[in-house]
Amino acid sequence: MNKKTLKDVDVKGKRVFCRVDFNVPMQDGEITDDTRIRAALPTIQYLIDQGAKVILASHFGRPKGKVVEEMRLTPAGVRLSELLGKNVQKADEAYGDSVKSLIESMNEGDVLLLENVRFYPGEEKNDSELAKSFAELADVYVNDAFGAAHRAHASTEGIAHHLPAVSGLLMEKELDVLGKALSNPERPFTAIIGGAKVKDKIGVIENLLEKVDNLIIGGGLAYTFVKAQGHEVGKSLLEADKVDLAKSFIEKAKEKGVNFYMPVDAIVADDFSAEANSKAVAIEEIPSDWEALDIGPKTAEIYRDVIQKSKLVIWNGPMGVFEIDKFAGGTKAVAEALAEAEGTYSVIGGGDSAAAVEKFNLADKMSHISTGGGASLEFMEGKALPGVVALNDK
Ligand SMILES: Nc1ncnc2c1ncn2[C@@H]1O[C@H](COP(=O)(O)OP(=O)(O)O)[C@@H](O)[C@H]1O
Ligand SMILES: O=C(OP(=O)(O)O)[C@H](O)COP(=O)(O)O
Repeated sequence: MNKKTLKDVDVKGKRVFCRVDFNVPMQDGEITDDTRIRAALPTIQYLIDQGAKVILASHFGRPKGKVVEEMRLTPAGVRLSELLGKNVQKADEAYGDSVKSLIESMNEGDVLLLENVRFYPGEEKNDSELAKSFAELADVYVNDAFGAAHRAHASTEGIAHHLPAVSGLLMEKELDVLGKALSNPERPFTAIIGGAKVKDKIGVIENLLEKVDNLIIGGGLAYTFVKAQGHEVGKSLLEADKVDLAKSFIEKAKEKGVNFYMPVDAIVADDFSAEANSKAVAIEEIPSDWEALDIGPKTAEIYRDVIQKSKLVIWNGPMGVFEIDKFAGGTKAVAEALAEAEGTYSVIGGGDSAAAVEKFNLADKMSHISTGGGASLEFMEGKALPGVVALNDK
């Protein structure tokens, strides 16, 4: 990597603003998967060992520039403290006088976690005043938030223009591993795209069609494509204004000779809940008042077969609502196929995909679990990540 890393700067006694991605899956105030927090530990521990004053910043969820009580970073701070085996102070704000006075009382090796940076409207707008306010808190900026590196926000991009700015150890590792896998991909090369962030991910597909041999679509994303094939999708997740785009991708795949796999059946439910009635139906037969919450068993078989014949697979986004057991079958089938595929290099990306693999106890069977979903996809598309571009060159 041609960017400076943590090892290129002296942080002893310095105030270090370290952007991490603690956007962890959470249910009823409980962290359900702490992969992203554990992934940040090497950088945090290194800073502690070097005698830095460690100021951690992260986003959590999408509070849209307002304080949302359930989106405070307090649970993440508690978990971090347990994992580090040391006290982590938690601020109620992310900049300003109250934060400055907390920092003034820090000793070398102390850790302070700032409040959710997305409580401020300037964060996602990459407001330069907010970036300066963050920068005022510190002497050095470290970006270890690979999962948010595709966002040009005040704490991921803006701040880097006001301080010496370097990558953290996780950021460095992610770029290294993903870069190596993609520089000369082994073939057949398969991408599996699912999840619920349809707007974010649909655009990625166009560029992936230039690179892969097989493209597999699942999760909430699939139903915009199902609709594009002329089928009704009932109450399933649908981005109506992306249907034409989806149609054009199906055409483009044909032109490029890319095998494009979409669900042939689905598990539909009469409610988005564990108590819902559910059944498997052919994809043309989704009832108008039901929603598809998982791929069906026939689809899972087809996907399993493609995976097992692939040499490189990147997987981003669950195949269904895996958090509820009766809609977890498709995601589990894909995870198992990857775990069983010998000689296949598997890269799992995204907070929820990583959580799914953990849930099925298959994490150690994957070649690389990336902490970034959207970020790893954009990187693989060949796009520059703003959070990386803004760092100082070597
Ligand atoms: N068919 C579906 N309908 C609604 N939500 C879905 C469906 N399939 C998957 N999901 C949801 O998608 C979420 C993960 O989406 P996303 O954030 O895009 O993935 P990742 O975090 O891995 O990048 C999960 O919480 C899952 O419940
Ligand atoms: O969870 C994240 O992305 P991911 O779901 O693509 O893995 C990152 O924390 C970025 O969050 P965002 O998509 O709200 O900017």
